[in-house]
Amino acid sequence: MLKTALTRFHNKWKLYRHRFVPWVVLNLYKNEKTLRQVTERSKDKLVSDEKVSQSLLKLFRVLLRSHGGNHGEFPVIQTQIVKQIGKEEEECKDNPVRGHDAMLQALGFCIDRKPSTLPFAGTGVFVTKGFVQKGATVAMYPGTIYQVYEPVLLQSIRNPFIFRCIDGVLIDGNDKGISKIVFKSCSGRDRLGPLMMSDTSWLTPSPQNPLAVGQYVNNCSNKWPANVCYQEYDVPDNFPIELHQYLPNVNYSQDSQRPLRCVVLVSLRDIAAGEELFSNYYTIVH
Ligand SMILES: C[S@@+](CC[C@H](N)C(=O)[O-])C[C@H]1O[C@@H](n2cnc3c(N)ncnc32)[C@H](O)[C@@H]1O
Repeated sequence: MLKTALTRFHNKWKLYRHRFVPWVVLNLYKNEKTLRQVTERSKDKLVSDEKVSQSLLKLFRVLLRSHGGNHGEFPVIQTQIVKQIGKEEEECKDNPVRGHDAMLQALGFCIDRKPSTLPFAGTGVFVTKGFVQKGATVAMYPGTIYQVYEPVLLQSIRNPFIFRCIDGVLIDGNDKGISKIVFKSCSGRDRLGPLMMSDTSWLTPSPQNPLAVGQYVNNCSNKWPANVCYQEYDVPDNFPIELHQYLPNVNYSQDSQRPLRCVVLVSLRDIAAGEELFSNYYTIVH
């Protein structure tokens, strides 16, 4: 009988994706009504990768302009960037924008971390200004990317920020302790001269890419249904090199042959200012 129960649990467990271990294990049966179900892996994407790219590029370009295309001691790249941005760069010098202003300007809304509306749920993420339209890229899940075969045991101990992608790739979005050290070390390792290939500022209270707070989005409940969902996004080869500095993800392994994995949170409906974002920590793939 025990064997049958274990087999049933194992079969059900195999269907779950996007798992935050160990919280999900303890809460597996509490929010059955809010489970997200998809019929095929490919159908898990709510919007196309192109649409996600467009949103990220729009925001990152505004951020780059607001930082004055400043890459310190790398004048060649700086010159190229200034050329590429051209006239817009000139306009921006008169009207510099930072972080949240950039988000409002590029995407039409702002998000930020605040104490959750749910009791005992710690910090949550809220829309603080503007309006989020259905299908928008609302946040990014930052962290170190571990392929299925890479060891994550030490980093995962008592770590509620380990996110599991549909294909088993793990993202460690913890901004403290060993996870923080690992991210910074991998990010420093991957820089191209003075040009950063990832953003470490999500580890601080004020990330320069304000979307990079998706690891603080709480799980929905029966009372508060999900208004955002996770979606994998592999950074395309043609993603402008000077904009990689705003990507809040880095590969654990230097010689990973796969494109950089990011995870974005996409809105399931229109979301107004003042609302907290809730995702579904469980996705069932049939
Ligand atoms: C990925 S973290 C989310 C950020 C977290 N709220 C914090 O302040 O660190 C996941 C953890 O958030 C908490 N959490 C998420 N959704 C919750 C909910 N609906 N009710 C209570 N706690 C929740 C649980 O402690 C869970 O382990």
